[in-house]
Amino acid sequence: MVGPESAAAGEECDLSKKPDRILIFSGKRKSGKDFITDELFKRLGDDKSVIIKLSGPIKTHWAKVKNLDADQLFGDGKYKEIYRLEMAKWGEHMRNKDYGYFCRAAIQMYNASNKSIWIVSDARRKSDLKWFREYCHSACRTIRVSCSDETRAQRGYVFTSGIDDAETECDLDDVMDWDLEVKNDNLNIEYIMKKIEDILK
Ligand SMILES: Nc1ncnc2c1ncn2[C@@H]1O[C@H](COP(=O)(O)OP(=O)(O)OP(=O)(O)O)[C@@H](O)[C@H]1O
Repeated sequence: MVGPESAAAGEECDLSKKPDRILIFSGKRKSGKDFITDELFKRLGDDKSVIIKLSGPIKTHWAKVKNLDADQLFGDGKYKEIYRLEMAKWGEHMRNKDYGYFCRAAIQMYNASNKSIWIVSDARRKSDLKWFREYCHSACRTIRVSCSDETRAQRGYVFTSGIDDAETECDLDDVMDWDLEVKNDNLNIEYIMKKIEDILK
């Protein structure tokens, strides 16, 4: 066993009221998923939208059990990199038992049930897409964020064996049917927002 055996599992997650849209973002480390989803959330507002981080329940639970700084685990600094491998392994272990585990736990954690637009900021596996599609296929739109290796390096990315060649980083590499693909190399955030707004309609 690589970590704490159980987490708040989302058993009490209310799935009765479905959202109008579920925007599911994925992309490699440092491609800018958080940057883009934060910007989108600012524009849509918290009346109708919510950011759902599938890694949220993992980080919260890990912080509690291992007495770590939760804010830094959620940040974009180096701190989370120290624990990324361990957290990813534990996440795999839990997902293998139940592929919807972190989807439900995150919906509950972010009180998403009463929001009409869900912004899922960090899908990593085909099973994440599968779970949301099984839940409400017609609402789902998938967005792949990418940028050059050079840009990622400028943002602090360093290839790490065991992470960047693992399933959590690579499982979605061969998916071709994204509803939208965005290149996030430069500061063309207005253009990116416009494209996302188009698929929200
Ligand atoms: N379009 C952009 N303009 C300016 N800075 C950006 C842009 N996109 C991303 N960044 C910056 O690059 C860094 C990495 O971005 P971000 O944390 O959003 O990546 P991520 O894909 O969520 O990474 P991880 O998978 O490691 O969480 C952050 O410091 C962010 O502010």
